[in-house]
Amino acid sequence: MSSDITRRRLLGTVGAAGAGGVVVGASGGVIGARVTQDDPPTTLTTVGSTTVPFHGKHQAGITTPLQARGHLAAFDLAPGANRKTAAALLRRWSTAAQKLTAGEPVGDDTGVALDAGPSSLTVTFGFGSSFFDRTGLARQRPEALEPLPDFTSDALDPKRSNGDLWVQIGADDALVAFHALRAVQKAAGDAARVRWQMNGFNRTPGATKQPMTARNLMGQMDGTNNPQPTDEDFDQRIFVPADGDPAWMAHGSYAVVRRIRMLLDSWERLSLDEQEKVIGRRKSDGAPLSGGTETTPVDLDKTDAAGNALIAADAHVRTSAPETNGGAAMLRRPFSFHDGIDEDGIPDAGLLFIAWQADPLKGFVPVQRKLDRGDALSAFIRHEASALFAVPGGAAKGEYVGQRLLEA
Ligand SMILES: C=CC1=C(C)c2cc3[nH]c(cc4nc(cc5[nH]c(cc1n2)c(C)c5CCC(=O)O)C(CCC(=O)O)=C4C)c(C)c3C=C
Ligand SMILES: [Fe+2]
Repeated sequence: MSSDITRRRLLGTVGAAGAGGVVVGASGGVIGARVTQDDPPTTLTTVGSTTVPFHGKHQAGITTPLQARGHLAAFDLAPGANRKTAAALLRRWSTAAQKLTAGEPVGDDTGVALDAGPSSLTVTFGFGSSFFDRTGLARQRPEALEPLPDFTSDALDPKRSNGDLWVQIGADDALVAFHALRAVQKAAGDAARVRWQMNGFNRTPGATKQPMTARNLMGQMDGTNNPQPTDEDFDQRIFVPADGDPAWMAHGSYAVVRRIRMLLDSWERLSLDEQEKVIGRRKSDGAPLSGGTETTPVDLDKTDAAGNALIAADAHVRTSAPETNGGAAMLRRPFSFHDGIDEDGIPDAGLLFIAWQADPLKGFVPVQRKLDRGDALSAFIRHEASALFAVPGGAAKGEYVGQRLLEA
């Protein structure tokens, strides 16, 4: 990534189409895939031509700026599949992902994205706990992949939870994202079947003149106080170290995925003051209720003249803050979802919450335990699905994702 990328654009924000240099090839040039040499070339904007490299130390889709569209898919290996079939599958998926993210067609291409360019496509792969038993690799299963504990507020649907394998797709063009999802599904062949699939979205890049923190479907700016890659301890918090255990997870990360339904009818009945008190930040600009602007550090000790805390005891930013959780931190990189409207007229909408960390027992788990014990936001959300995946480091050129596990 080039150095002119801003902190805000890097994480949790979607910026103007001209936020060039974010990723390789964002020159506005012609990188469109074409059916034949005779077809006229497609001229792409920066949004369409931007590529995020597939190869690298870490997989793409973790610190990549939020994309406008996202698809999450969990796969279960077919009965009888083994390590060899899994290795072949990851090789096929990596080959497809490398081509797609470069804006090239894959074999048996559906043509859906022919004139859209790569559009910052990322395809990220992870392994669920059950993968290791199915492939005879139980001894290689990371300790950090222990199933998440039960939380009292969980209302989880097992059919939409967990899975042997996970694929996260993000792109700034809906057709590009769908095209990649279909290509991944087709490349699975007989080796694996979709267990669950979820679709999400964020604001479209270029919709605002300046990069802004994305809003969620409750209307709040969400992502402000994320760890930043420029933080001294960012890598330590988010990525498994080079000499981490197990060795195949070097430079990898763990993704906690939760489908969190927002109870929008109840939420929207609150006054603006009440909504802001639940979070501890102003809705309009994300500024903490302790004062300042969006980027001013939250002052959890600040009181009004009567001695009342400006950030309530159960405000979400207090209960989730590293300071009140022994330093526990995670990188939140969500997509919003909307899956229609229920019979009672209430939208089935919320957050595909994705949290990245070097160790979920030091990131998500302690924070969610705390939220479970008394977070003001809990009355307005419901955790409906959950999964945890080990996401290995990025593949070097000529390598496929997970090769260090599957060919150890
Ligand atoms: C277990 C972790 C968390 C869950 C689950 C979670 C759900 C959730 N959060 C919001 C909205 C906001 N969250 C904000 C901050 C914030 N949230 C978490 C963790 C979880 N959130 C953390 C660690 C933080 C940062 C705390 C801090 O250090 O200040 C905010 C404020 C803006 C921001 O910093 O991003 C909002 C808004 C929703 C809607 C939601 C479930 C649907
Ligand atoms: Fe939160």
